[in-house]
Amino acid sequence: MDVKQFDVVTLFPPMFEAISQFGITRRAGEEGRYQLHLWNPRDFTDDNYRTIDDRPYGGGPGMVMLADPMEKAVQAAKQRQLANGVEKPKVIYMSPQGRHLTHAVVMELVSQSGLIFLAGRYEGVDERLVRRQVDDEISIGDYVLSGGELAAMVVIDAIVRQLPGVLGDADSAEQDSFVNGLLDYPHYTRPEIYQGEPVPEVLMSGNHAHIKKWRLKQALGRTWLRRPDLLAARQLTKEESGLLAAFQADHKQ
Ligand SMILES: NC(=O)c1ccc(NCc2cccc(O)c2)nc1
Repeated sequence: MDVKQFDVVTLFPPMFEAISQFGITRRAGEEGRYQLHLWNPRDFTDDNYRTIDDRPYGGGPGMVMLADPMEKAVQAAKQRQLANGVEKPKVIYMSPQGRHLTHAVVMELVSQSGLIFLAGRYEGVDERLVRRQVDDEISIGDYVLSGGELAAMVVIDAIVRQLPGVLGDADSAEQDSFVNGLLDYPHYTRPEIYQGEPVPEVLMSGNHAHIKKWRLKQALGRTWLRRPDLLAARQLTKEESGLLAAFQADHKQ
């Protein structure tokens, strides 16, 4: 199994403890499924003040990140990836101007052996750095964050979960929403009656065929109610069409 190589250019390396120190992404890192290396552009400055940003040409609010320290950090990341066997490291810039992150985009990135993420702060980075170094620009949604770090962590987390064997029970990756193009079904655990509300009977029946059917019906129904756009994009089997019709009939009453 090859080791995924992730590098991030960021002014705040400690933020990435959110994925390297907790849960599934921590364990996957400890098991050597991926390596995460952080590069701070401040370490690539050559002035005493370690300057990494400046005012925008053309005026306007905020600051822009200087191209040179970022480029040197990207070069260092590329060197590390090449030294770790990555043929062609792909540079991804996290920004609201990028293409939307979807499950399909995640799966595209899963197939890459090495990714270098640029996490911008302020108003972003000098466009010449983007043109010279960026292969792909990705957005996690139509909103502005204080920096690209959280966006980069979202992408890395989504990729790591899809690495074979990372999720203990392989099925749970399969049943994740969006893998089968539908939203997830509702989940229940102890107690059997919570605040007077019971768990749906079918889930207590032990009849695995019925349970599977009920879960598919719920997934179809939820997708119909909450994300009709996903449903429109998905071919339904005869069985699925029947289950959805039954859900819709129940919903009407
Ligand atoms: N939706 C996103 O993926 C996203 C990504 C980054 C970000 N902030 C840093 C930044 C970076 C570049 C330009 C810029 O305007 C702001 N905010 C939201």
